[in-house]
Amino acid sequence: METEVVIVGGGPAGIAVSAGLNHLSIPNIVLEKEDCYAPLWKKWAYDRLKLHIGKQYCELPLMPHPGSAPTFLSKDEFIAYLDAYVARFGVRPLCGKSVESASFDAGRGVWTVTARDVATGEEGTYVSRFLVVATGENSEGVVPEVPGLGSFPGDVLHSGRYKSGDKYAGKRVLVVGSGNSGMEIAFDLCNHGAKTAISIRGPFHVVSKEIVYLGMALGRYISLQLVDALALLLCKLQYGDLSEFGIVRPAEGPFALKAKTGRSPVIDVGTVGKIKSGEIEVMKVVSKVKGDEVTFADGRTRSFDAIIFATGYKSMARKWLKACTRSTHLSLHHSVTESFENSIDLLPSWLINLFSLFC
Ligand SMILES: NC(=O)C1=CN([C@@H]2O[C@H](COP(=O)(O)OP(=O)(O)OC[C@H]3O[C@@H](n4cnc5c(N)ncnc54)[C@H](OP(=O)(O)O)[C@@H]3O)[C@@H](O)[C@H]2O)C=CC1
Ligand SMILES: O=C(O)C(=O)Cc1c[nH]c2ccccc12
Repeated sequence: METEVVIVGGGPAGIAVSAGLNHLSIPNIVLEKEDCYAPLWKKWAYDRLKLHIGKQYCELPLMPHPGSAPTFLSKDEFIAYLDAYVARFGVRPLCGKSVESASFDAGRGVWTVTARDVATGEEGTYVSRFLVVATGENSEGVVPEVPGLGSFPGDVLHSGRYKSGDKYAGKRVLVVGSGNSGMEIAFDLCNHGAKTAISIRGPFHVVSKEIVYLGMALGRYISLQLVDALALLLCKLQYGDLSEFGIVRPAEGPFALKAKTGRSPVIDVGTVGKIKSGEIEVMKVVSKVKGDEVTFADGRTRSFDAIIFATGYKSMARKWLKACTRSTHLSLHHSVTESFENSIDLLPSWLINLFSLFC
């Protein structure tokens, strides 16, 4: 099948690129390996999920959220927005198409993308002038190697497959990792009556969504250093020093760190209160597992019924994106920017440059 642009990934970014191209009448195909678009939202996100940042920072090009929408959208509200967006811009992702390879023929100036149909196993080929990688950073869960984990008799799952704490009432559950997923899952487990512990490794910032909202608004007018100074002052007033609970802040402020490294601060949904009250126990890094007993770096041990690894994600694009040499990258970058130069207002540069993350 031939088209102008193949977009790999039918999440919000892939949908937004397709909508922008449809708006300009540029033929495109979206390939999504799961059986629906935005599967992280529609199938996998946990039940209590709400967006951490205000609706004005979570909208796709050409379609703002209505004034009547709440500032912090729930998962279902965001899915309803995506459904309306796809309908409005005629985005029709091909679902159940798992991309196996994409290579660029510099001589012909075309990409050849092969995709396996997940239901039938049949291979299809798509040829295009442009390729957009929109598979995100969260395509596969990372579970660290832990000595003895195979001997653990209970449930072991990655946070990406966690839906709710309802089946863990009365159980002893260890959450490994204290990013936004781990901190919120620990809170959810505790609310559902699980005896919850969280394993914390490195330093991280805890902020409230109101502080982030204020910081993002002020960031348009004042420097990041000033925003951080104010945010840290508000955090100190709200949370105090959390080091006695095993939570230590990085040397750099939350907004500077986000801008420099992309790393998000933890936006507290109530977990800190439960850690302070002792309802959630903080543990060090896991050093080994033997049966249901887990040993931590400080030598403490505890028995658990389940372990949830909230240890982050990795992109899988390197597996199928072939021949992405520096020269391919440069010519691709050149042709994409050239092609989109008239639509730069419609498609923000972060979308156009998605692919450069992988090259
Ligand atoms: N409502 C929302 O908007 C939500 C947004 N998100 C976002 O989704 C993205 C993914 O978040 P998340 O799933 O939390 O992943 P992250 O990559 O953000 O966090 C992974 C966490 O796992 C820790 N970790 C990794 N390996 C180990 C280990 N061996 N032992 C102990 N800890 C370990 C890391 O610690 P260390 O810091 O030491 O590396 C880090 O705290 C982020 O951008 C996040 O902000 C997530 C949930 C909700
Ligand atoms: O909740 C997340 O995962 C975020 O990354 C939210 C976020 C986006 N931009 C920010 C800037 C400062 C602090 C949080 C965020």
